[in-house]
Amino acid sequence: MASITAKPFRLALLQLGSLTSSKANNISVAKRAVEEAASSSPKPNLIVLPEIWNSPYAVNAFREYSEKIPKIGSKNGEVGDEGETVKAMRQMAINNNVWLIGGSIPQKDERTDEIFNTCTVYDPDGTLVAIHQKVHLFDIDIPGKQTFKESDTLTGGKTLTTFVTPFGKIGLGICYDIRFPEMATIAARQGCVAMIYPAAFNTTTGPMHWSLLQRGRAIDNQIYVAMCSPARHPEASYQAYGHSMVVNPLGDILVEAGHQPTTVYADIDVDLLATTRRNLPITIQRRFDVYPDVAEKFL
Ligand SMILES: NC(=O)CCC(=O)C(=O)O
Repeated sequence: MASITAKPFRLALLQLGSLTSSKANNISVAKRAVEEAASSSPKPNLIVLPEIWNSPYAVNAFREYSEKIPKIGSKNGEVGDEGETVKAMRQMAINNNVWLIGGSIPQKDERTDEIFNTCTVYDPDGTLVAIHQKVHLFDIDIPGKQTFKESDTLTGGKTLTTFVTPFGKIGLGICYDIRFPEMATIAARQGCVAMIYPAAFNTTTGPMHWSLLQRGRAIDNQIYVAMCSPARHPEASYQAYGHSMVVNPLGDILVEAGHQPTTVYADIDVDLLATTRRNLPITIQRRFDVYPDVAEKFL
C-alpha cells in the first residue's frame, strides 16, 4: 500500500441547476457557480462539477454536444482548437485560482470518431492535469422504471485515473464507475486520499444505492469518497437524483445536498485517514497470500 501524503483541504461540490439544452447557458451557470463557491469563506481548494453538465444527459445528444479535448499537460493559450467548454473550464480555474474537477462532458475523438463521457481536471494555472474517460458505461434496463444505454453512442475508457495536487493524490471515476469496487481499491492502494465521482444517478437507483455505494467504497478503502450530481430538473428526460455527498473514511456522511441546486462543502481531515487505519488496521491485514493484490499491476 503506498503511503498517503496529504494536507487538509476544502472540497466544494456544485450541484448545478438551471441546466438547459443551451450549451452557452450551461457554461454560464457553471461559471457563476464556480465564482460563488470560490468566493465563499473559507475558500475551497478543489471544486467539482457534475456529470454531463454542458449537454442534456441523453444518448442522442452526446455526439452533437461533444468537443475535442487536448492532451494532458496542455496549458492555457497553448491550444487553439480545444472545445468551448474546455476553454471555459480553464478560465474558471485560473480566474478563481482553484483546482477544478470539470465534471464530465461528451468528448469527441476526431481520430476514431468515438464519443466518450470524459472528466477533465485543471490546476489553478489552467493546465489540464488529468483526463478520465468513463470506464463502465451505464447500460441498464429496470422495466417501467429506468432504462438507459450509454453504449448506444458512447465508448468506454480503458484507463484508471489519479492526479496529484499539493493537498494529496486524488482518484477519479464517473458515476456508474462507483459500482465497480476495484477502481477505488486500486486508487487507495496507490495512495489516494479520496475518490471523486462526477455523477448523475436517477430517482430509481439513487434511493437504492447512492449513499450505500459511497459509504461502502469509503469503508472498504479507508478513504474519502465524494459524488457530485446535477440538481433535479422536472423537464429533463432523465431525472437526476441530486444528493451530492461527501463521506469520510469511517463511512460517515459529512454533507448531503437535497435535490435542489446548491453547493455543498466539506473539510477533508487527512489525520482521520491515519487514525482510521490505525484503529481498524485492515490495510496491513490483507491476505495477499490467499488472494492477489488487485492494485499490484498498477503500482
Ligand atoms: N450516469 C450514470 O452512470 C448513472 C448510474 C446510476 O444511476 C447507477 O445506478 O449506477
